Amino acid sequence: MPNSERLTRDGSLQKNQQERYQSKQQNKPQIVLQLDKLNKIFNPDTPLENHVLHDISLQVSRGELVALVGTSGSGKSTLLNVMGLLDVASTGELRIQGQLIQGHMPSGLSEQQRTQLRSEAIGFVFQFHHLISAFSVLDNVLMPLMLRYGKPSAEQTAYAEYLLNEVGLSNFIRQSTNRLSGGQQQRVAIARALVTRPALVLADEPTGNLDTQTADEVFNLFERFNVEHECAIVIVTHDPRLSARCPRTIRLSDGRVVYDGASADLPSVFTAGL
Ligand SMILES: Nc1ncnc2c1ncn2[C@@H]1O[C@H](COP(=O)(O)OP(=O)(O)OP(=O)(O)O)[C@@H](O)[C@H]1O
Repeated sequence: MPNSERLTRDGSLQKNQQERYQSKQQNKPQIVLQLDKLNKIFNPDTPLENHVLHDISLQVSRGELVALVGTSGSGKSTLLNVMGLLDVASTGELRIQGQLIQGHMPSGLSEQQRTQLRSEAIGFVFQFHHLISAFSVLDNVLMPLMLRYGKPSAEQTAYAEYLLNEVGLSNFIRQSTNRLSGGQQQRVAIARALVTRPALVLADEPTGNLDTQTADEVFNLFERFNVEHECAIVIVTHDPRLSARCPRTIRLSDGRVVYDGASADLPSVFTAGL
């Protein structure tokens, strides 16, 4: 753990006040994600060719909370997968923290470099959380670190426990995940997404199979971590109540960005049938 961050006795994390102040003072929007004229064509040059994303250009800065909305089939998951380096765009440029991942460069990133960058910079939360029921709650959260470094350090374990405490699961740390409710499992998935301290968290319908109250509680966690960890979060959601709680909304229609701005200003014609 860096010197500036200390676990307090109650398990919460304190950042050096001066550093917090300085980072607020600098206050420069730090671009975490940048897409320039990005296109995705599935099965190109075949009878099954499907041009799904069209000239997508956008930026997401540190600390932003963004809803990605649009009707079914508009390309949200495809875009999220490209942003998260789970899929490759057909044309256009993609930068993560200023680093050109895809585009015009002498030699593109190798698969290994992409995997490393993905595990360092990006956390994922999916509707179906893909937890491993044979492992404890704590080991599920530690999984991204174990895959990267092998046996987690005491410091990494303490941070995972801190996150589980923050999502209200400190009493479940040693239990198997299959004894948890859907909402609790999604909380584990959120802690797992944050354990590598990613600059960017991508969530694909993370509340999609939760009841309204549980969805609100899970969304509260995204809001809190967005502020406290200053990570950028992009959430795909069909729930207009939740997208309204994100300061910014990007709306796709047939693979094109048709709105990118303040959620409060989203024309009502777009809020119907999210
Ligand atoms: N691997 C693939 N091969 C071919 N076409 C695909 C593939 N993945 C997605 N598509 C197509 O891309 C389009 C966009 O799909 P995508 O899943 O991104 O939409 P979505 O907005 O996330 O939809 P939903 O809200 O229903 O999840 C759809 O027409 C889909 O059939």
